[in-house]
Amino acid sequence: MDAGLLMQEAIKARTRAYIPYSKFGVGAALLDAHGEVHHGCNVENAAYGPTNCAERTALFRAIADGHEAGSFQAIAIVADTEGPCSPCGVCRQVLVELCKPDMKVIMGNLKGDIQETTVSELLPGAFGPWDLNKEQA
Ligand SMILES: O=c1ccn([C@H]2C[C@H](O)[C@@H](CO)O2)c(=O)[nH]1
Repeated sequence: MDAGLLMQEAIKARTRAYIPYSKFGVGAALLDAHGEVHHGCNVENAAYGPTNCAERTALFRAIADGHEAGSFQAIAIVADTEGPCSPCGVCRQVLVELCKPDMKVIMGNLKGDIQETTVSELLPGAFGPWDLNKEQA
């Protein structure tokens, strides 16, 4: 599946965003190793802090459905932003945890701007699983 098609899936996912507070909808589409797409949207909360971003919704759904960390091919992210929508710091950390460093991250907006990057480019020098339990690594 190419970047444009995965972005279309992210646009679909965005329509399901639960955004009573920010009114800012974000969609994500995660492509697994078998070519299946896992959709995510942001889900907000009256206490604000428990809000889950679209990217993490898609990643956590896929993990909960039995897909292995590091097995994903790409993720597309979209919002109604001026330029391509860039993942927040928390989502970057979760991407580092659950995706390969060279996994493709496709950022877009509703105007059709698209920019491609990778997990490691989004969070260089990250703290990751490799920093823990050194003797077990
Ligand atoms: O990459 C991002 C950035 C923000 N949000 C959500 C969190 C919140 O619901 C709203 C405004 O920050 O957008 C995402 O889902 N993904």
